[in-house]
Amino acid sequence: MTDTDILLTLRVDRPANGGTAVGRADDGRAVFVRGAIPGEQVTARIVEEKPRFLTAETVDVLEPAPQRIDELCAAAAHGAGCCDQSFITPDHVRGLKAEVLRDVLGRIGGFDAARLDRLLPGEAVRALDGGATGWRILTRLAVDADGRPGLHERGGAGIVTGDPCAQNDPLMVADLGDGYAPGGDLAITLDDTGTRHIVEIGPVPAAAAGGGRPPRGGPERGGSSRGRSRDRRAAQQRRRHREAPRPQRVVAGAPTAGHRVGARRWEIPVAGFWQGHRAAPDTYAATVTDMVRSALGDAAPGVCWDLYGGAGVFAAALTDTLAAGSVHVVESDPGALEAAEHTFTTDTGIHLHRGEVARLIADLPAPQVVVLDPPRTGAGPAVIAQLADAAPEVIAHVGCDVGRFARDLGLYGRHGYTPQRIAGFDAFPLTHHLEAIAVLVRSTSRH
Ligand SMILES: C[S@@+](CC[C@H](N)C(=O)[O-])C[C@H]1O[C@@H](n2cnc3c(N)ncnc32)[C@H](O)[C@@H]1O
Repeated sequence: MTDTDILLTLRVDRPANGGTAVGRADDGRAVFVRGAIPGEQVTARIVEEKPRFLTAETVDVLEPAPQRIDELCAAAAHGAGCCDQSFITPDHVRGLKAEVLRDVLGRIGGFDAARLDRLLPGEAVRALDGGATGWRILTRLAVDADGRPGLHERGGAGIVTGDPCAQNDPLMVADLGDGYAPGGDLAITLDDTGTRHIVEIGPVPAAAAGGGRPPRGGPERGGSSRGRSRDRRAAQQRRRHREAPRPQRVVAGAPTAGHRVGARRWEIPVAGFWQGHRAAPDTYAATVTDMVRSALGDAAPGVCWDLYGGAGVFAAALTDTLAAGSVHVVESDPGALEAAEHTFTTDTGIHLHRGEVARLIADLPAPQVVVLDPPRTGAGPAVIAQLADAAPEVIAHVGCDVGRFARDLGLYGRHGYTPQRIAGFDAFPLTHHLEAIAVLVRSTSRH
């Protein structure tokens, strides 16, 4: 970051991936402006300057858009990095996400406009049940130097305390108090009965921390070899930080929380992975099974894979809704698999495999259907090449980073897989994030 005092006055005219609005500088370079709504004229401070583009932060709104509102999130209004779109009406944010999804699928995925009209019929990004606020039932708070829980500051290393984030179900964060271990985290979940569970996770041991909290955010784009080696060091530090063993203490409730999807129930570690939006697991499970059914016809699928399967939500849906012959779940997190083992004790058709997807799938029986729900980094070229070698008839791909999702869809195309349908979900209201699901079928043509 260069962080300058230089101000620009410009009109922004379209949304970009990452929650910014794009305008043009006098020299023709694109300017990605945070805190602005397409259509507005703003004064913005340049934060970063690159040969081909600039990033900037709105400091004054000269002509506000009709969709500009008082911030819905008090924490974001005080500098927290949680709700970067809380100054825009939630319906309009959803419309902007739909534009971004189409744009990114076109630019990165390589799909033309006519194709996108067919793949994304109707509303490209749909709302989940519930409103734009209070939808989150699972969160992670950071603990500041005075032992108070709060949210990471937007673009900085500080922690914003005292103001609630509007995403949270208020029950989750009421009366948390203080006195927690500085530098640690609080994992908080509401279970399916509305009971709150809180687990304190101690700070990262000094040896793994490498001097405090890890650098936030991803690597910079492009840059010098010095910049790249700094990015590599930062990435290594983030990995060490993430993987370091940390002490846990139950503050309220239990170390696991019950979550229900359809007729199944899981006991998930409070500090483990579960979808943040209370309506997300049911919505995604129903979408994936609908998509697979429409691609396969009414025949029950034979062998299925549920990759990056967590506790096996999709394995359960494939079994219960589509009567799949067998499902192989691959997941690296032992806590998620322990939860899966309990839920699937009597399911002889569901097989659990602990480890890395890239390492394990070569030894699984050939699949007819693959469902995969990778982390934000997406599946990437190596795993997609392995999947194509396994030659399933149908692939259902779930992605929470729209850029990586589009890249992965483009990669499938090179291996002879064609998307039949894509659905976007506004699973993170008040933010620029969205979830997308695509179903692809094997074909010989390329897009
Ligand atoms: C986005 S979550 C999806 C979980 C699950 N499908 C669900 O909806 O609950 C991604 C999961 O992938 C797991 N994971 C991440 N990298 C992995 C890898 N290389 N191999 C296997 N599992 C991985 C994580 O532990 C996490 O549970």
